[in-house]
Amino acid sequence: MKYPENIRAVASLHPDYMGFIFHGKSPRYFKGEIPDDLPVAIRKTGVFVNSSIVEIIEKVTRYHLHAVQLHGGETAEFCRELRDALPRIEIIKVFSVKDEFDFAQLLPFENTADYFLFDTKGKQPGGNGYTFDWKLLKNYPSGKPYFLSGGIGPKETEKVQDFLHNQEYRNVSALCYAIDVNSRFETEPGSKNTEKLKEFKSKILCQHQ
Ligand SMILES: O=C(O)c1ccccc1N[C@@H]1O[C@H](COP(=O)(O)O)[C@@H](O)[C@H]1O
Repeated sequence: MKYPENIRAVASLHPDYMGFIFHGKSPRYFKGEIPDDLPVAIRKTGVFVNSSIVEIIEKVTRYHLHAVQLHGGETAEFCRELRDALPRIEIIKVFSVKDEFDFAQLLPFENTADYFLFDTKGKQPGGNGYTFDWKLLKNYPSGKPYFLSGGIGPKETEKVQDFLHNQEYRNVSALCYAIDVNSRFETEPGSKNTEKLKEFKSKILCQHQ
C-alpha cells in the first residue's frame, strides 16, 4: 500500500494484513503516513529486503507495525536477533520458489519465524507478478502455517479456490494461513483496485465456509 485514500478504501474491506514496502528500489516504496484510523484488527506489515535490525526497529516504531515480512536473504540468526529486539512483532520469512524448491532451507527458521511465505522467484526480490507451480508445495514438510504469494490476481481466483479445496492439495492447503496479493490487483504501483479485491475476497471466503 502507498496512498492514504487507497489505504483507507482497502482497509474498509478488512484484510487481515496490509503491507508497506520499505525497499528503496521498489516502485511501491512507502514513505508516507499510515492513516491512524484503520480498523485495529488489520496487522500492519513492513516488507523489508536485507534491511538492518536498526532500520526495521525504526520503521516498526514509527509506523506501529505488527508484523515484518523479510523478503531478502535474512538468516535464521538475523530472525532470532530481530525476535529478541522486537518480541511482540510477527516475523514472516519469505522463500522464493521457481521450478523446484529445497524444503531443507526452512529448517533453520522453524523456531525463529512465525510464518513462512512462498513467493515466485524473479528478477526483483518481490512484486514480480508471476505465480509458481503450487504443486511444489505438496512436499511441504513443516507444520508451520504459511502465506501463499506471487502473482495472484483476479485471474487466479479459481486456481486459488481449487488449491484451497481440491482433495489433491488437502494436506498442504490446510496450512495455508493467508493469500497474499499485490501487483496483480493494482491500477498503478502501490494503488490497489478495491472493487477487484472485494470480489476476490468474497469469492475466496464464500468457498471457504
Ligand atoms: O512489490 C514489491 O515491489 C516488492 C519489493 C520488494 C520486496 C517485496 C515486494 N513485494 C512482495 O512480493 C510478493 C509478491 O508480489 P506479487 O503478487 O508477485 O506482485 C508480495 O508479498 C509483495 O508484498
